[in-house]
Amino acid sequence: MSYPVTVATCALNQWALDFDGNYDRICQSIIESKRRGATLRVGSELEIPGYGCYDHFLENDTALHSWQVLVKLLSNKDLHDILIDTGMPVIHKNNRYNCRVFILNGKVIFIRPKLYMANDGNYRELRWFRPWEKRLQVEKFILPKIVQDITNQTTVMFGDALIDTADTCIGVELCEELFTPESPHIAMSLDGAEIILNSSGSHHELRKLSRRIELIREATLKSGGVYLYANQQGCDGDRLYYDGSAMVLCNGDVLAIGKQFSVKDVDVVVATVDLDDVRVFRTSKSSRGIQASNSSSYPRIETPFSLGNPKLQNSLPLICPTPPKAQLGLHTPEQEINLGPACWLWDYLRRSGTGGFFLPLSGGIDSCATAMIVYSMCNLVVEATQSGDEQVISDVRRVTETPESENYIPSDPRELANRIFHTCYLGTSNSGTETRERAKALAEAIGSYHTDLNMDTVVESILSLFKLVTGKQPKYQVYGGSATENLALQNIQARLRMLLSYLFASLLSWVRGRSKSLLVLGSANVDECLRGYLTKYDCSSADINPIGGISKTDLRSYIQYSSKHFSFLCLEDFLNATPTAELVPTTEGYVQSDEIEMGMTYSELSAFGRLRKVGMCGPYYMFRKLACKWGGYYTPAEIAQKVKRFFFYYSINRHKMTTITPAYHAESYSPDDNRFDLRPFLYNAKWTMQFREIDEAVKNYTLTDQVSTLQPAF
Ligand SMILES: Nc1ncnc2c1ncn2[C@@H]1O[C@H](COP(=O)(O)OP(=O)(O)OC[C@H]2O[C@@H]([n+]3cccc(C(=O)O)c3)[C@H](O)[C@@H]2O)[C@@H](O)[C@H]1O
Ligand SMILES: Nc1ncnc2c1ncn2[C@@H]1O[C@H](COP(=O)(O)OP(=O)(O)OP(=O)(O)O)[C@@H](O)[C@H]1O
Ligand SMILES: NC(=O)CC[C@H](N)C(=O)O
Repeated sequence: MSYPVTVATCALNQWALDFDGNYDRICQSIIESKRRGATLRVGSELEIPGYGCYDHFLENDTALHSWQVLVKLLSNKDLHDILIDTGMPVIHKNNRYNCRVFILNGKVIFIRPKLYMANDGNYRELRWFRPWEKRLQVEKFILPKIVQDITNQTTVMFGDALIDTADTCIGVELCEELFTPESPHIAMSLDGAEIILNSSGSHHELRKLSRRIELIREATLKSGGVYLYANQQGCDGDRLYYDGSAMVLCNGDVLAIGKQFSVKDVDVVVATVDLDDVRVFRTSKSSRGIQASNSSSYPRIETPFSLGNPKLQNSLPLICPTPPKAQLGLHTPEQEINLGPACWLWDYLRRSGTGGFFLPLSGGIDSCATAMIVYSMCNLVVEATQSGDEQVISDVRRVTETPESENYIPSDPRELANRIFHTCYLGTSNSGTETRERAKALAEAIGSYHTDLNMDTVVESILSLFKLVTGKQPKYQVYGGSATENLALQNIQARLRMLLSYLFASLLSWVRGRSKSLLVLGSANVDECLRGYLTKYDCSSADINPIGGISKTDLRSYIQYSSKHFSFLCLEDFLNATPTAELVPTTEGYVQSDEIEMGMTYSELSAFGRLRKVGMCGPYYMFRKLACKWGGYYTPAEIAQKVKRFFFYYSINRHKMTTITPAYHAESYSPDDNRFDLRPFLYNAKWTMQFREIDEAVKNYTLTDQVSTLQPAF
């Protein structure tokens, strides 16, 4: 029989290398945990320096400053009487490890290095850390002098062990370790660990949270036990958004879960658990018992501290009869698009020291989605200021350059948008009135500071200069010009938009009597980047892009969702319009259209994108997969042609990904060349051997060369 235990886990908005800010947020979370009765508090992975320090982990400075922060945590008496699990890099025997450091009442009690590193996609932990390979072994670690001086300890145990308190047993499973086939929670649970702590640095991807929950549910359904999941939250200086969702589970049930998206800096999730539930769950399973009696024994770190609270013994039924199952509140992908990039933008804005955003607003879906995300950000910020969040209030005043003395607290998202969000329609003679009107209507709906201009004179003066120097005048194709002339004429307009955007972004605040410049927002989506259907260094070259990791299909669904969610009727017009660049004159016989020009639909592009990156397919395997998937609709020869066309355009345009604007990472098939999808950018676009193999394969498909009218599955 044990006393009820109140545990706390948290999501902290850490910022890489912001040691002072990170310390403050850690302290706040511990004090909040104590206030709510917790005796155990777990924080996110590498929370002291911040998860996203990347190559700064190679600097000794990062380890040194982490120890200095730990010394401050150890010396702070307000943080006593609670077992604290915090995270930092630790160098042991000249190897750097990604560690959990346990502290209690001013002493270090144990250091647990990570066993299995995250090293795929955005993760490169093996570049900075070594995995601890000595399973179920510990060694003595000599504490740095600054720690020895305040704790009067010389050494502490370091390695793969469990912590025995006076009333229970605790084990650590560090982020990626949960995702491995041989997750440590299995051996630890069999050896009696009743509470498993998982500290994560896990970023958002559309549709990903449910995977985490499923894994933890399954872990605790099979092994029983209490599972505390902590995660970082927010943008810590990169394209990633860490999506919080700290949670507590017991025997397969979610007892409590924090917000996935929030502009709050510190989110503490607390639950009171009955360890007897774990004991009953485990002892009632005979097969588990047989495995447990044969399991290997972990070294134990002993502490006389008790987690249980005798005062709760009699009130437990009142506190958690069986603890109430939290509403999971899982978001749809459309809600994730609405909230994730919005929180990321807010962190980026307040941390960059700039005064707002500038967006070239075309009247098309993509820049409309970017605008709606900024509007969603304004809604989140207003919600937080109205609930009295001091941090958000002070950030808003700084960003808007409003003196403290004015006591500005935004109460209307449109009013806030008008202060910080600037949209601009940059028209030419090729622009249609519909796009111009749509841009204006949207700006009105969201309250942005909107400018509408015509830049024909600038385009013409550039062309006059060209004519003066070369004596030649390029013509559009519809007027008899060549494809080369046609492209050059389009690209002048596209690039001038970028130039004007940066000019307005640096001076619009000044025009309005303020001084800070604005961040230029981009709106190139993941599919057009993949196909290279954009002009290098045009408006795709912005400072940051909230939708660069999102597919056109998801963006359309997002606009559909927003039109209902925000009750903006004007968004319907965006959905009904044909996507067009409006870079060439419209004539009776010709209207520029994205999908026709690209030679493929946006849905096809998403399918190619997923198979290329997630399915790890080169041209030949992509053809084979699609021949199965689309076989009933297209002939093998048509599929072959589509695959070859995709790879041709992908490879001739790959160079554009080397300079693409940093975008919010949202999609597992992102082609971002800078961090996520490392590839050559000078290809032989003929793919001779690969395409030959596809052609050979097409011949073998002749017997099944039947098509139906079924829609292909994307
Ligand atoms: N392998 C390589 N490595 C490095 N650079 C390479 C390169 N191959 C070409 N280049 C260079 O890349 C440049 C050509 O690329 P770029 O200037 O982008 O021009 P480009 O890709 O030729 O044309 C832009 C395309 O985007 C389309 N588009 C559609 C809708 C909207 C917009 C818009 O902007 O609003 C644009 C437009 O219709 C056209 O098909 C040249 O300077 C060329 O020298
Ligand atoms: N007339 C315009 N006024 C302002 N910005 C424009 C205009 N045309 C294009 N842009 C900017 O250039 C970007 C790329 O233009 P493009 O025509 O390729 O649009 P897109 O990527 O399909 O996006 P959208 O759906 O917003 O038109 C747009 O997202 C927008 O930011
Ligand atoms: N930091 C980590 O270990 C994270 C890896 C893990 N696969 C995740 O995305 O959550």
